[in-house]
Amino acid sequence: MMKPTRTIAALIVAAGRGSRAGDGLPKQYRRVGQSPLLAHSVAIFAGHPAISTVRVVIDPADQQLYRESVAQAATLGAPVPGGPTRQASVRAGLEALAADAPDLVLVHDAARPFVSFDLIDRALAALSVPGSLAAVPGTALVDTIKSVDAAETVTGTPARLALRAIQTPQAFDFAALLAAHRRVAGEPGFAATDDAAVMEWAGHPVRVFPGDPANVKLTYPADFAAAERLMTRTIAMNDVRIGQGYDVHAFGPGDHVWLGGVRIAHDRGVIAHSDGDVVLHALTDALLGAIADGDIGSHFPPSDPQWRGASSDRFLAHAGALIAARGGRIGNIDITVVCEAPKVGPHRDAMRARIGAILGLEAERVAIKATTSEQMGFVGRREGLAALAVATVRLPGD
Ligand SMILES: Nc1ccn([C@@H]2O[C@H](COP(=O)(O)OP(=O)(O)OP(=O)(O)O)[C@@H](O)[C@H]2O)c(=O)n1
Ligand SMILES: C[C@](O)(CO)[C@H](O)COP(=O)(O)O
Repeated sequence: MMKPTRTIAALIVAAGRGSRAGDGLPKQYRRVGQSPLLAHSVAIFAGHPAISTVRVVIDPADQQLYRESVAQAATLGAPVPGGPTRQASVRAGLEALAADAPDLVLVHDAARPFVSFDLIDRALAALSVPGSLAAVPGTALVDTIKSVDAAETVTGTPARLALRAIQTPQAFDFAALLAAHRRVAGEPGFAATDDAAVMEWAGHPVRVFPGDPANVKLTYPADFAAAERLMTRTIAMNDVRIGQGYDVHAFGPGDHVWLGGVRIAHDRGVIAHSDGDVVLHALTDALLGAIADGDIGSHFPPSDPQWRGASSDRFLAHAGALIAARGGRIGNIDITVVCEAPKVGPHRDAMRARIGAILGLEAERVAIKATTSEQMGFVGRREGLAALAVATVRLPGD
């Protein structure tokens, strides 16, 4: 996994109408597998530890659909109103990011739900080559390509070896891409089908790195049927894993604690490197345990200053994205909070909803229980609090 030395934003464009995808909802809001199309990409980018900001560009008419489709809607920045073309939508997204400009930006089509951590890492690695301002994923072509005229008569056969099919996410130096988009917007008749073309127009070299044949763009109705089959293979999973996690923090000075992503007023705080949310920490470990992928400390080392005071949402979203990246699904979550105070009951439903929102999971799959320690031990002496979590995860079978 790449370490972020520069700030990285992801811009997901989802303002199209999906006219080629046939009747029904705009394609990014149609369900594919267990979630709307857009939710798949948002979960992957939001869970990638190198990415600090995820912004989504939508059609203003789709606000309600967006809120219903994207579990993380409340934690991401407000969706950006898009434009009449993909190019205009990307430009609008870049302008929205400019207020707090990242160093790098990854531009991705919502219509490509099979994007992976590996592909994102490859994009960032390609862009980290000194002097590189643009890097795009490309795959070699297997079919012979012909150019044709209006009557569908062949006019030429370009040499296939030198051609690549270009995908997203496309990675750019943010300032260079924004400047190129601003300049090209004044060029009448220029219509780019991707952002690399805008950089090419501005005279910047664009590097191609290996794309992923699985990272298809859903464009026509048949693409949805094929994607559904792939996701259904994922859902018909028979490899059930169980993970468990435990976390404890000592009370310290303060006036609140974070539990299950909810801020709860209390006469003590907790001593912690991050926000000290024992519920989200125990749950993150349970999810990582279920896929045998280390623990929270190996993914987010306490020695790394970037996680000081970090919201534990990030850790949990990352564990969720790792499961999604393996084609897995969380079955259910069962958490026990052990403390004499604060009282957990009044916050139970808010915690279940918050965890569900971070993981893109129905709240009914999340159980929160609480117990005291009957005044025994460190919890009983009110020196700290603890949480235990169990989670089931289904992975694709052979
Ligand atoms: N005005 C537009 C047009 C497209 N897109 C986004 O750009 C991506 C790639 O575009 P495409 O697959 O062509 O989507 P649509 O424009 O929705 O499809 P169609 O051309 O069939 O209408 C999609 O995620 C789409 O939502 C956008 O944000 N704004
Ligand atoms: C950006 C893109 O996905 C790269 O292959 C593609 O150009 C989008 O084209 P569309 O016509 O907007 O689908």
